[in-house]
Amino acid sequence: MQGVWTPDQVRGAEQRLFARTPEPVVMRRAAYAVAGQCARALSDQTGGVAGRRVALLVGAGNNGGDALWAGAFLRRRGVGVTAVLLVPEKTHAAGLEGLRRAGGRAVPAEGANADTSGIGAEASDAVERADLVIDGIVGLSARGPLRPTAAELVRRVLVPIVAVDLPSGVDPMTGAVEGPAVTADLTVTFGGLKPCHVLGTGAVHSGEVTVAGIGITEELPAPEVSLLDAAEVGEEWPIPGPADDKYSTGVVGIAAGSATYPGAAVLATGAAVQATAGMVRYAGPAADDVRSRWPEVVATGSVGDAGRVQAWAVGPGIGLGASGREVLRFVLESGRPVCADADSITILSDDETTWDSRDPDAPLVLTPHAGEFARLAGEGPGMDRVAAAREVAARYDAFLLLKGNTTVIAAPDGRVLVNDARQAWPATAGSGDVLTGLIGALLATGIEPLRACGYAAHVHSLAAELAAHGATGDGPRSEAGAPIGASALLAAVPHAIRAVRDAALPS
Ligand SMILES: NC(=O)C1=CN([C@@H]2O[C@H](COP(=O)(O)OP(=O)(O)OC[C@H]3O[C@@H](n4cnc5c(N)ncnc54)[C@H](O)[C@@H]3O)[C@@H](O)[C@H]2O)[C@@H](O)CC1
Ligand SMILES: [K+]
Repeated sequence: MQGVWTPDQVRGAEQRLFARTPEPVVMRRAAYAVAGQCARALSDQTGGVAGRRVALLVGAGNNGGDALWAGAFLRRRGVGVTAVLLVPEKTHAAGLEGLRRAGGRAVPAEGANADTSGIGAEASDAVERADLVIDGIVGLSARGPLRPTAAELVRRVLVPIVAVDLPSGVDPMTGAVEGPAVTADLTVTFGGLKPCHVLGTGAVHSGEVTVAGIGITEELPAPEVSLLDAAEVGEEWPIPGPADDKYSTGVVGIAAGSATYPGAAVLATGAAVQATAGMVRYAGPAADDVRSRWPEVVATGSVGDAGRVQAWAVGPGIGLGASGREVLRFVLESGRPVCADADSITILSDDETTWDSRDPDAPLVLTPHAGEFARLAGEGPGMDRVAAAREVAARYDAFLLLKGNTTVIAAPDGRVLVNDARQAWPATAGSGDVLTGLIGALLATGIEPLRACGYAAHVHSLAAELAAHGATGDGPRSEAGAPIGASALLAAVPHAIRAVRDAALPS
């Protein structure tokens, strides 16, 4: 897992670092790392470094200072560097001096011979003739979208952009993008990842992210959030050992589906069948459909007849009527870990008394999408999805998995895991039913609920990606991909598990 640190945590770490290393030294380390990545990008893209042109977009703070020093380093490697100053009177003085000493030039963004957008001719020329642009507009102190002049300059860039620390216009804490923002090909950040690099649209705007240590990493406290990675999921994914049997690898009960919605039962049960070697019991009105699709499942008509299980997954397609409510109460009273999804979240939202059935010692996982979250919490998750998930997890003493392009999973004790899918292939009907089955199966193995949710979310998004790109069948693989249904996602689950397990093999 990779740590993710808030801007405040990073600022605190910087202050501790400055106590032993002067700030200008730290800034030049940061800039040197940026220059190195830019040289690599120039070389990849144009076949060389010397003689190429780089434009720096320079804002009012230290982020602009980093860009100016990076420009100075590139200038020494024979690159033609022009800094476009967005707020000339507030430009980082030492950085500007460093660039000029190295032979770089600086022009105001709103200079002479301005066009109708107010952009000066020299600034316009610098951006349009560059082979690469460095975004030093704003960094950790960013608030809100790009201002109009910066937005207009960014709009004119047709070459790769390397963002210093984070893509400007993206909220550092939440990854929200509420107006014009830089879309970087590469982001060079310092010390460790920040929320904007892994959350929602911010992750997309960040492009490839590389972390330069520059001495800050050692000063960082425990991360506020952790990002799942394939190798860890693969290492921890439960597989049967020599002493295992069908009971010891976990028995999961699936309470899903109805006569009207048998598909939810088939999808959730199928996910559980494929997730682990453990046994799967199904209880509900879709028992015949489940049996005919998954003969290995022990299916009964009601939760009361299901027999012993180590965890329950409940909700998809059970309906909001009396029978659905009874099923949910039975499962919550069972004393087993429960993953409650879909209709069960709606029931819990509209009927306070359902909570009374809950065994307070058994872990509860809730897996809402934004609409279900709003029902449960009284308002939508808003821009700060980490804070929203954390608050509701604590309020209900539950593990809360907030669905979305970036899945955020919060434990009641405040720990947060993020799965950055970076693509929207799982956004299809029935996909949530598959996730519920995966979580239930992992809970039944005894894996801690926060991790069970994280591992399930990771395999789920990877399965969608593999299916969308045709990476699971005999046909040709596609770079671009095509939309998939939940059945294709479900069929790709074993491929995704194999892929994460392979990622965990020693290289
Ligand atoms: N503190 C340090 O010494 C270090 C900081 N580093 C760099 O310094 C950056 C942080 O620098 P600062 O705290 O000076 O601030 P920034 O450079 O992030 O922002 C400067 C100023 O821009 C303005 N601003 C905010 N949002 C804006 C927007 N949307 N459009 C235009 N202007 C906006 C604000 O007045 C803000 O104070 C980091 O992101 C990193 O790049 C690195 O050099 C490493 C060491
Ligand atoms: K930036």
